[in-house]
Amino acid sequence: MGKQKIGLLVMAYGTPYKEEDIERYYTHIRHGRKPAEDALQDLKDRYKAIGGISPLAKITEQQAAALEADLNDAQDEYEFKAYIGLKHIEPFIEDAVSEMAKDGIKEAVSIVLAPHYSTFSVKSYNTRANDEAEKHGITIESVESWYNAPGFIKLWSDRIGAIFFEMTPEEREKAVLVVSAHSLPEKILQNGDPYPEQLRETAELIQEETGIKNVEIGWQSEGNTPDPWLGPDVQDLTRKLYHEKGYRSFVYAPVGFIADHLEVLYDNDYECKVVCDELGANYYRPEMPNVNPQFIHTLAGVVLQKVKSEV
Ligand SMILES: CC1=C(CCC(=O)O)c2cc3nc(cc4[nH]c(cc5[nH]c(cc1n2)c(C)c5CCC(=O)O)c(CCC(=O)O)c4C)C(CCC(=O)O)=C3C
Ligand SMILES: [Fe+2]
Repeated sequence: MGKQKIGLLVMAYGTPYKEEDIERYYTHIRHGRKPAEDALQDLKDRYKAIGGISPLAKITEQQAAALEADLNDAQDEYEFKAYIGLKHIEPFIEDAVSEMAKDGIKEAVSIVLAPHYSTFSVKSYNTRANDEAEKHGITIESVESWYNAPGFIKLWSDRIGAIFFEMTPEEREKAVLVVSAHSLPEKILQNGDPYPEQLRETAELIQEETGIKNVEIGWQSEGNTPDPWLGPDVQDLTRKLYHEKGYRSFVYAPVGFIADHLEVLYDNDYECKVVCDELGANYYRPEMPNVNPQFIHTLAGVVLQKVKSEV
């Protein structure tokens, strides 16, 4: 008997491929409303500051390919075929699902390349995937979150631990770990969204694994809208911790993301660094998971567990 063919839908936010894509990408994020000229210019400038365009597109492709390979190496019951489906640029989530249909796929498993569940992120990805899948008679089993997968916690803990280990005892005493994720509008809390709780749990698991004494939770990259967003913002938090708790070294762990991209390379490595420089504090940020083989293997384990729980 041949192996059972399973579609592996790998969903992610998406990023412009080249400078000319920035406007239509931003327009899509804004639900079809064109951004104002200054907001567009501001976004272009941020991409320019990280080297012209984001490395994210390539990393997402590498992650999806590595995940497919790891899954196919790990077992011989199923044959996985990866399809990338993006939220805000082609190949859109719907494109990926209709590609699967063309390839004759009937069963699929999906994972979002973001660790924490929220109605704004994972739920919206899954809804779009399932709406399209229904049209083609495809069933999708969806991984909803994987922030507590032991391999994920271990990867961050090892990298964070290595930074603290390198410090002198005097520096370590006044060092703090700032664990963060992308902020979301506060209104998510009204419907009991698990997102903030999942971030808190991620921070606790990392603290248990590393034994680091000073750990704080922050939010970053909040959008430019009038409604209130989850806080404290990591930059404000940095100032507050410096003044109120006397911390002098800041280790930022943006665990809500898994790749080098604008939010990390600009919002952490530039904006948080500016605050640290201004205060005369030390800035550190561990490497992102990207295509680290143990990280990919961790994701493969999560996917496989989902597939097996359904048979
Ligand atoms: C929860 C969340 C994640 C993590 C989960 C996930 O990965 O899904 C995430 C990731 C990302 N967000 C990204 C880029 C952007 N997000 C924006 C705007 C927004 N993000 C939001 C939420 C999230 N975003 C929200 C609520 C908005 C406001 C507009 C709206 O209500 O929808 C804007 C507009 C300009 C600005 O506001 O800065 C940009 C350019 C990139 C790609 C970076 C690159 O290209 O390197 C990535 C990985
Ligand atoms: Fe975003």
